[in-house]
Amino acid sequence: MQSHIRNFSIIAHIDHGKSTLADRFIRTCNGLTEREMADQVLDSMDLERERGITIKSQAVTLDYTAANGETYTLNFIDTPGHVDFSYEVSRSLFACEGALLVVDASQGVEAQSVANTYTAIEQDLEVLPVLNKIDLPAADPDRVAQQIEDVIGIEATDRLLVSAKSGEGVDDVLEAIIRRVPPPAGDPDAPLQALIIDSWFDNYLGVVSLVRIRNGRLAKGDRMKVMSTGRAYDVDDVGVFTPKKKSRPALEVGEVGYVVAGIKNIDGAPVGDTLTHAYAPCSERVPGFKQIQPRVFAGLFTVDSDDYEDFRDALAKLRLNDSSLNYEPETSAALGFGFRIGFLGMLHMEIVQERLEREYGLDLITTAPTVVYQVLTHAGEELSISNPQQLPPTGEIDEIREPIIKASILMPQEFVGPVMQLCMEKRGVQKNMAYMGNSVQMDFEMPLSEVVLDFFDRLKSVSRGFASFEYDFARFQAADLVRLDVLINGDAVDALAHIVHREQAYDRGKALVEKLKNIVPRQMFDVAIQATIGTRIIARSTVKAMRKNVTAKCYGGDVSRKRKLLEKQKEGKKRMKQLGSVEIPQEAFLAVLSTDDKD
Ligand SMILES: Nc1nc2c(ncn2[C@@H]2O[C@H](COP(=O)(O)OP(=O)(O)OP(=O)(O)O)[C@@H](O)[C@H]2O)c(=O)[nH]1
Repeated sequence: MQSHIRNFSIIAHIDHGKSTLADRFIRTCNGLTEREMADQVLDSMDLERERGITIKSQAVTLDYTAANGETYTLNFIDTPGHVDFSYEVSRSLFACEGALLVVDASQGVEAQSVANTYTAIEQDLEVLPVLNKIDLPAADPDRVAQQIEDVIGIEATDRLLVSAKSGEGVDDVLEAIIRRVPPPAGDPDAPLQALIIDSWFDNYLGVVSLVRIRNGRLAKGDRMKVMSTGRAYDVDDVGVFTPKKKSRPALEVGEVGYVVAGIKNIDGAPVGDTLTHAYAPCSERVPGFKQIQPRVFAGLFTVDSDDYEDFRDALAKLRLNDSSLNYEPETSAALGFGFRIGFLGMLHMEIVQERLEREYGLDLITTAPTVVYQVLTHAGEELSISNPQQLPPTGEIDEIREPIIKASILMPQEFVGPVMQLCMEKRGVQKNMAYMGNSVQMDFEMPLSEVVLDFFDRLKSVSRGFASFEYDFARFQAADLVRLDVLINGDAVDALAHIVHREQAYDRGKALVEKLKNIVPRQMFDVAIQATIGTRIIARSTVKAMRKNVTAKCYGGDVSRKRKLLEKQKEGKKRMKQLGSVEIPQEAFLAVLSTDDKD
């Protein structure tokens, strides 16, 4: 019954206890027996479990018998907390009427929660502040509630206090959801209008889509139509996750559940699209949420060129489950055949690389990530460059524009100085600063390329982990940018080229050459490493030739150490790439990332 449905999401910063609270809800509503309750059912992928982060949003449908004796259907949609995946948060919120803002009562509000709460408020959701981990001695719910009011600006007087770990206060949260989150609107008799919240590929079923029914109903056996493509499919199955998959005859208005319709390709059911009936369609799509653009690109190559075909197959399979993944073939003189892959951010890149290696057994070399540049040529052409190799000769370039982000950093007062200094160093322009209690929010505009470098790590280190960071793409803006090339024994290594600001080129070039000098192993001959801009050499250093048989001397008597060393070498070999006569380890290709590390 529509009046007894509550759709809600949980907004929380990483580690503030969202998954633990979700598990509690499932336990309380008896969605699963204790034994079936694997440690953390919601984080289903192995990789997620290991990293302790939630990558994909998932929905769970629970029956809850409230204190008033009536039974309600609770649909809650889990969301990831990391900035790379904030688009998944906004699309999860799209399907809800309410959101729990879960804040660790011993930590306080973080930038990501602020941003996501604003998204929820913009979408007219009822936001319920929940203070978690009240069992911890360091918990200070009053201070954190005050902070929620100061920093986010929402009323926190009727905050909920819980310990997801012990279960204390969890019932109160469920009751508050029933009382304060409105039931879904929508007309059960109108033509079907359903929003696709997520789609993924299942080896047996094909594409499975998670949908929210806005109007009408969707039943097994219906003929449905995907509105953007106009293609029609027979609905094989609909149902909900409890969190076990449970088939139902139909999904009714206001409900959230899955649809299987024999769609073989993930592009056949794009996230954000609208489903309707083929014979009695609705007139318009559910107004969509923002389409996401990959912002970070890197070249990935197999260590062994024989693995190229496997690599291509693996990427195709991975994309079935990750429609945000973009790739196209790339050829590098240094690394051979590979792919240029577009990612949502650095974390996304790491996860994709790790899945390719772990699930598909590939050995990969990744080049330093780069952002997309707009290049205006004298001929009046506007090019989109996601690979430094594609940059036209300097003489042809009128203007290079780089992506600028709006960044918002939240931190305790004492870190304002070092954080500001870091942002300046990263070519940031301060836009705003607001004091809220003991917290300070600073808004900066900054080139995305600087964030791609090592901004997260540096921010963490200068603020001892207390600063949190959130960003949004703002615009492209012209800047004085040049390509920095690296030559090894006179040969340009295309995979090491990158685009930098002219003012930083000299320092970066010098630091990079020094770093490479320590990474490139000694050979039987001198290896010259040079950094150049155009034809001008800006830095150089030399890896001296090896004297004969150094290892034999060092490890003469100790057999076990020698064996270890050999094993290590074998391990290292896997990640080496032969460049002309010089072997270069994987590390070298990422050296570009951290050349300005001064901490
Ligand atoms: N003491 C205490 N620890 C808690 C409580 N709730 C969660 N934790 C712990 O906090 C850590 C993070 O909890 P998760 O539920 O995984 O956090 P999350 O917000 O889901 O994290 P992501 O999935 O990465 O976004 C875990 O080690 C939990 O055991 C609580 O109420 N009290």
